[in-house]
Amino acid sequence: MVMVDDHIEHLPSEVRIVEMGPRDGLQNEKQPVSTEVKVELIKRLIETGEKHIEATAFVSPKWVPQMSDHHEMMQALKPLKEAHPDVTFPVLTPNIKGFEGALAGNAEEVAVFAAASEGFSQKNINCSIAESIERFKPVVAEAKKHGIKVRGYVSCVLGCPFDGEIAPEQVAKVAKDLYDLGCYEISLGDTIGVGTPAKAKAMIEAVSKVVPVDKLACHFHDTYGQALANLYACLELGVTTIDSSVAGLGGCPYAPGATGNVATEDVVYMLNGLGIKTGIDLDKLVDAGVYISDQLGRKPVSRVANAVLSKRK
Ligand SMILES: CC(C)(COP(=O)([O-])OP(=O)([O-])OC[C@H]1O[C@@H](n2cnc3c(N)ncnc32)[C@H](O)[C@@H]1OP(=O)([O-])[O-])[C@@H](O)C(=O)NCCC(=O)NCCSC(=O)C[C@@](C)(O)CC(=O)[O-]
Repeated sequence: MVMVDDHIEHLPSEVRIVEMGPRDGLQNEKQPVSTEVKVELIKRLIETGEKHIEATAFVSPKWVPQMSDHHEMMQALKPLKEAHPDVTFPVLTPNIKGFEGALAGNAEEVAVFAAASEGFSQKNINCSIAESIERFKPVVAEAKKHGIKVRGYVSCVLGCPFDGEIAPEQVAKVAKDLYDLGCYEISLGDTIGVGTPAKAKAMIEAVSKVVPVDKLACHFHDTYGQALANLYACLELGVTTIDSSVAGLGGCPYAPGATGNVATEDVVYMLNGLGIKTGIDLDKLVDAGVYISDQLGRKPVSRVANAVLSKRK
């Protein structure tokens, strides 16, 4: 059993984890992953104490085949929602068609996703940044009508595979556009995991001038092994929401070379060591990561998970 250590004064006392495994984690898997396996993963994640689990994406099945079972996923989540009313299952909705699917599936939270770079916006959602904001307007308006919360993502906040360096002010502009639109939280994605702590800090400083820092989330991929260091830098600035993926699953189909999100196990271990509460049981989380990794035929991409597993032996 890993204990939570003494809390360090200038850091938050609690962090909200938004689990990306079933969506960001699996969207790029080339081998088919059945709805049954995805739902079993979600059940196991709930058992760890996770409360926010992004479940699927209402995107084009031609663009992202792995998410094409979105309707089946929503059906399968209904009994889980009834059994665990305190757990939310956000889903991605890039346009009104996606929103209509999410609404039919009784989603209580959706997410729109923009980018800080024109190159990534075109490759990922086939439109410019400005066009994407226009597409999101009816999604947010409809969501409001139905009492559905909307989260906003900004991708490529620390670098773009197509456009290179991204100015913090450009990230701030897109984040503000999404916040002004009505997104309750803005998740800032280092989609290709190229950031370093000073860059992450400069980006959060710029964005928090236009969106309150308690409305920001960090969504860092771990391609260059910098995600924990970057997260620590952002915690020092007051960020209290972190997106992560069990077993370090994932990668974006439209971000060449990007690996998975920072592993939830690694984040929880670091936060435990800092005395920051997450409500997540690390041992059960390692087990959930082993479950999905076994299904995919590989080891978890989490240093912490592998350390815990070898200690158990
Ligand atoms: C956005 C679109 C749909 C635009 O795609 P498009 O081709 O420009 O859209 P369209 O309106 O011209 O429609 C073309 C076809 O797609 C269908 N369509 C249209 N909309 C939908 C929908 N919602 N659901 C299902 N089908 C849809 C539509 O019905 C039509 O079907 P057809 O007549 O050819 O049979 C497309 O580009 C797409 O699906 N892209 C996938 C984007 C994606 O899922 N990327 C990965 C997630 S984002 C991410 O991972 C980053 C993040 C969030 O994690 C943060 C980070 O790490 O940075």
